Amino acid sequence: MIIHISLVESRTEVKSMEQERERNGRLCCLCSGRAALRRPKTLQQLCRECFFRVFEDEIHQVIVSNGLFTRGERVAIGASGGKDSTVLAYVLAKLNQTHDYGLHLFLLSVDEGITGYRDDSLETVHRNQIQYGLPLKVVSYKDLYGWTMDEIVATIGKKNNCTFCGVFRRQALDRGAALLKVDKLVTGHNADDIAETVLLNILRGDIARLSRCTSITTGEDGPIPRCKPFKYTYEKEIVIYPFN
Ligand SMILES: Nc1ncnc2c1ncn2[C@@H]1O[C@H](COP(=O)(O)OP(=O)(O)OP(=O)(O)O)[C@@H](O)[C@H]1O
Repeated sequence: MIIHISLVESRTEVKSMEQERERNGRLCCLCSGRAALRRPKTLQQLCRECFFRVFEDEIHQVIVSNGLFTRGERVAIGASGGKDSTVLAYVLAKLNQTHDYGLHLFLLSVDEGITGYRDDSLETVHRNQIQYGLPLKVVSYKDLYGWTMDEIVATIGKKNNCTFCGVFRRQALDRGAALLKVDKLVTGHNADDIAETVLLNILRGDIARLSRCTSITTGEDGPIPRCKPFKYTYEKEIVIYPFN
């Protein structure tokens, strides 16, 4: 399995998993083969094959039990080139084949125009396009709004530009999804991201957002519903998955 991820820290985490693997010669609790890791979510000792299987099966169950997709739908995967959306693209393409969901999958990337950041991760997305055989659409702030994020920062300064960027990206994903004529957009938000958002909304006292932020599908009343198939997936497991 080849999954390119641009995050260096993932390797450090994987190294410590490998050291742990060497320390214990335990058996996989599912097949009694040699355990390769302790699963962060359940603390079970598992071999590689069983870890892959339970990781993918859980995501499949989430998709089926929440009725995330309907056969024949066009689905865009928000692909930032980061670890979550890269693993999501790989797993979704695999599940679409093995479980015959009948989905038409696309990669959709937003180029914010941040030199030294998004240009690097877009290279990862271009590689994923080839490896996973998924069509890629890149929409840029420059084309959509006439400004790159670098130009915006040069004009307004460094204060508050994360807010601008977040709003623009959200809109850019909607515009890209409309260009691709997709029925749904999926993002790589994971369980840790959602926990973070819950805490943030509690601290801000934002009750309206708090009640919305844990939904697996949002925007059903808008033009393009958004889903989070990794809602129950731990970030640590997303990091481990491509390296095993
Ligand atoms: N530039 C982008 N283009 C397309 N989708 C994006 C972009 N930035 C974020 N997303 C989507 O939103 C999700 C959450 O955004 P976040 O800012 O946490 O991403 P990230 O940390 O850059 O990368 P990742 O979540 O893929 O590891 C991503 O998983 C991805 O699906």
